[in-house]
Amino acid sequence: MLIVELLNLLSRMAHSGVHKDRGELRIHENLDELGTDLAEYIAELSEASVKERGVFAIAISGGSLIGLMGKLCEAPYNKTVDWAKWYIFWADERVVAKTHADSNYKLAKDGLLSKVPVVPSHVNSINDSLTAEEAADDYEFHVRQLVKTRTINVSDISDCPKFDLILLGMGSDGHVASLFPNHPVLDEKDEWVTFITDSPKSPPERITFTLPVINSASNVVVVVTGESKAEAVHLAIDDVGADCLSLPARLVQPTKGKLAWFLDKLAASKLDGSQFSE
Ligand SMILES: O=C(O)[C@H](O)[C@@H](O)[C@H](O)[C@H](O)COP(=O)(O)O
Repeated sequence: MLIVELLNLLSRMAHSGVHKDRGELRIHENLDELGTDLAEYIAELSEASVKERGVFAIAISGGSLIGLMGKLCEAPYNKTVDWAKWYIFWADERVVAKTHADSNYKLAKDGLLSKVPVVPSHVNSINDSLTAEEAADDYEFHVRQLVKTRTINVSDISDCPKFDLILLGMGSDGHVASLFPNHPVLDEKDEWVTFITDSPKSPPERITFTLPVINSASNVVVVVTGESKAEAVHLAIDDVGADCLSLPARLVQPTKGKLAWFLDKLAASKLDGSQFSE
């Protein structure tokens, strides 16, 4: 690595550290730097997974996350990532047609997947001709088939899928995927994929990975930007007492895998810095 690149990297990472029990914090000056670091992080996980398992099983969400992954479509990653080995899944999806502006599949396809040489048959989107309940069952069945063949790895301690990477955004209410605060699906222990019809964020019908699946992943990355989410970031990461223990983002706690938070400095502005070390 050139000295200049190394210095740039060090200055970008200057505010990062490891929280005593909430994973790695990577705090960035601005969205451009966050995007650069995120692309590099994903590319490295992809390379390690392809080397170890021959494939990279990645689940993504919707929202601003997809735009922040944009640098993966640019040099060097568009040419260096082994796109043919990627198997893409959705941690959550809105129950709308794939052509609808609200579709997480459409968002990812337009913003990312159509710009890199992924294999169309490796793009595991949700069946948009079914009801929410049917779509959740259908997606879980599909994931089960791919766990059987180990395209998706399996947890060492349960029968849960062990995705190589699950990428999540977070709402200002602390929701992740389509797991919203105080919703009964937060208690789901058996299903891998479930559905809701009362999402507080539009559209109301969604399907989502459950917490056992998210927490069985090898790597979980939560990407959060903007001042409006600073309070939720504080509640999700800092030691704030029992009240916040049920905040969905706080319930993201991989059992054996690695958790990393990619934040911009606005989202990180209410964090209690004393709880992590550089
Ligand atoms: O389908 C969805 O709505 C998402 O998967 C959802 O979990 C999203 O990631 C967060 O709401 C953050 O979205 P923003 O980054 O756009 O705020």
